Amino acid sequence: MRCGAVVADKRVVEAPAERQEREGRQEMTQKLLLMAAGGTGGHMFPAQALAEAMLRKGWRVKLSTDARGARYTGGFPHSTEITQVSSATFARGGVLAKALVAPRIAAGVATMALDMRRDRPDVVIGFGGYPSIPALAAATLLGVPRMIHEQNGVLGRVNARFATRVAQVACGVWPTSLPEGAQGVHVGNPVRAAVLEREGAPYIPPGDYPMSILVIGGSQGARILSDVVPEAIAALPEELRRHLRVSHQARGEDEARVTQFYADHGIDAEVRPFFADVPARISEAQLVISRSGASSIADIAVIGRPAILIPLATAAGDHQTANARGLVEAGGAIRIPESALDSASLAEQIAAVLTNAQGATKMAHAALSTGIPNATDRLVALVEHLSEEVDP
Ligand SMILES: CC(=O)N[C@H]1[C@@H](OP(=O)(O)OP(=O)(O)OC[C@H]2O[C@@H](n3ccc(=O)[nH]c3=O)[C@H](O)[C@@H]2O)O[C@H](CO)[C@@H](O)[C@@H]1O
Repeated sequence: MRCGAVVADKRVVEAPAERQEREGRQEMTQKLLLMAAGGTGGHMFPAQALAEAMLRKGWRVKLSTDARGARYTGGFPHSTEITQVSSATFARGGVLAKALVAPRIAAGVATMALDMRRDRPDVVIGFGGYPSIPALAAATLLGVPRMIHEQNGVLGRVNARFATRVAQVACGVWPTSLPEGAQGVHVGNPVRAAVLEREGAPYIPPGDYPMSILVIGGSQGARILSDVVPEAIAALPEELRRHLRVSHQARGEDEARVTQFYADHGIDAEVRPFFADVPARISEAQLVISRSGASSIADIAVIGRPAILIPLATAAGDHQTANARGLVEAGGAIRIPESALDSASLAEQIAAVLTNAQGATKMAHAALSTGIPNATDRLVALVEHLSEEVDP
């Protein structure tokens, strides 16, 4: 107690200048990670997982993003220092917007370069999206150790541009097609704590009892799944259908008609625009029907459930097909290209999984064998290693 009192007294009498010097010394010994990520959940969620882990390790963490990306920062730990940077893309907008792209990026690079001179980050990591351009470009100019994390099996536009200018490309899925000279390392895609809690949860094979089907279409939902899946389920033989309980994520505008369809066909279904408890629903499912966005694939694999995957045909570089490859080749999932998707053939595939308990169990195990529950730890190890290479 006495000791505590002395320390407390000392804090009270510490002069502002002394405190500033002490805090300055602390900041100098504390390593700094600068993360750069663009405006979608797909880029921001892995960045959030890394931020949480690096803060736990005692690092300072900064995130550079733009106004669109800032909408996804609500879940980041409070001690993440978030800055908005000027950037732009040639991929959108009219002539005037395109004319402003170069000056906007240049302004962002100049700001980041000044910040980096002041802050001296130990490592810069980009997660993709055009708001990550300024930080990666400034780090390249100043020779700051840098790497990228690519969530998909095909590099996004920004990551492709920087892949050979960074020490490492940490890949969410494997194989990822990389340009010659790029150093790829398979780390996996970080998953949420609620997913990790259900890692390898025992699979209850399909049988003559209530069974669950989960239908998910990425963070926004997918119209095609609302058009085809309810009809496919309605087309199943009655002895199978009567055991089913469906959780169906539908886009807001489709929610009412999908709910009505299931009700009209006497199918027990819960339809919502987003299931916050999706890890529990994956765990309870005998079958998951899903798009093959990077995080959905990672979640299904870490928990280990049979899946029917319908990759988004318009995804850049067909990356959703590449994302599905590992799970499909291992035997954990069936892939149906959008062009071949209709309710009759989907009904056949659903019935094939749900009437073969042994086959479904094999699929669940195969899916689990591709899961990477420690993806965040692997990413942390790469960041630490990169910082030690230049600062032994
Ligand atoms: C339409 C589009 O461009 N999608 C891209 C976007 O994915 P998008 O963010 O749409 O999809 P992902 O599959 O990567 O992530 C969705 C996440 O939301 C969860 N979930 C889903 C439904 C639900 O009701 N509740 C819930 O929690 C999933 O389990 C998963 O964890 O970025 C990904 C990573 O760059 C890409 O692979 C995708 O191609």
